Amino acid sequence: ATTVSNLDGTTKASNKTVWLDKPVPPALKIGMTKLKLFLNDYQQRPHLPHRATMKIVGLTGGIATGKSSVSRHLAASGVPVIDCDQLARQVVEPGTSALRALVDAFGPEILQQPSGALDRAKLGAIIFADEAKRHILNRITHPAIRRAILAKVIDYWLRGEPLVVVDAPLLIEAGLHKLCNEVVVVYCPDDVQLQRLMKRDGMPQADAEARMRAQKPMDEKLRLATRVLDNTGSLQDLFRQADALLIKMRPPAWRTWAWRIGPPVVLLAILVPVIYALVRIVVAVVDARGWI
Ligand SMILES: CC(C)(COP(=O)(O)OP(=O)(O)OC[C@H]1O[C@@H](n2cnc3c(N)ncnc32)[C@H](O)[C@@H]1O)[C@@H](O)C(=O)NCCC(=O)NCCS
Ligand SMILES: Nc1ncnc2c1ncn2[C@@H]1O[C@H](COP(=O)(O)OP(=O)(O)OP(=O)(O)O)[C@@H](O)[C@H]1O
Repeated sequence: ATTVSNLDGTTKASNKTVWLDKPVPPALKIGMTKLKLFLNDYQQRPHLPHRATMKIVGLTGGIATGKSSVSRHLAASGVPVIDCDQLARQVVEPGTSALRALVDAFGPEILQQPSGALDRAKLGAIIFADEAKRHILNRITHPAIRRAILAKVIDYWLRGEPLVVVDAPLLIEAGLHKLCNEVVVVYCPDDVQLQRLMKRDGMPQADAEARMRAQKPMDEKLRLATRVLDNTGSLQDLFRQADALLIKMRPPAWRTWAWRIGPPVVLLAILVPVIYALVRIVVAVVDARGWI
């Protein structure tokens, strides 16, 4: 059982871990699942926007500005989250073509022995110290990560999710922001970011600064943001902003009802005249032939 935090601050136990890494349902069940979610979800998760099309929300920021803290909080509120750092790990697991390409580019010394798994610390030390090598790494891994993100987005869309959050540190650097309906940037000042990064990863200042320099400056990300979460203060303050944002992203009630009532009304508006015309034709034929 998991604990689900509601937006009003209460929590409730739930037996369903429904959002992350749920196995894909068989094709025949997909339609029924979509219909059920469409009819029931509004009552169960009123904080989520309801749309016939799914809203894609990109969540980004600088390294250690607080993206994962936000996405963990949103996931606990029932929001589906795609964690790109996790996908980035999956695409270079032993046996993948991306890992083979990395070994070709950087040599077998980036592998741990005897497991053959990627030595992340070793590769990190190489690519955060050298921009050209970082570009090589990005060229190898980013297409695979993009494909994995797309597969997840389609999966959530098939399940009838109204919204999905793509937590991606390099959302803007990789051009993924263009696919998003909203770009949410988690911001904090550079000095706060540096302190949090050094503390979290137990990293010397020079290494932490190199990692920060490896990403686009915060100013540039803020310019492309459609929403900003200011994480200068406490985590509680950050979570309050995230909750408020979720409510803001919910479309007005009239749109929800328009999507519910609209399709049956349109269907009826098409079917009634068609059935009426068919009946008139049948009656005319019966009359003409003198069958009755
Ligand atoms: C270089 C690697 C092996 C270092 O692994 P490590 O476990 O030390 O770090 P981790 O993957 O947890 O990343 C931590 C943070 O570093 C930053 N970061 C990671 N890769 C990059 C990169 N290529 N350029 C700039 N910043 C990066 C991100 O902010 C990320 O959240 C790893 O980060 C990697 O494979 N990066 C390439 C894939 C990628 O671009 N990932 C970002 C997700 S889209
Ligand atoms: N408001 C805050 N107050 C204190 N510590 C915080 C706050 N926000 C985040 N942190 C801490 O800062 C560190 C970085 O936060 P987090 O891991 O959420 O960042 P991130 O943006 O996901 O990082 P990355 O880019 O490496 O994935 C963590 O140790 C987290 O607990």
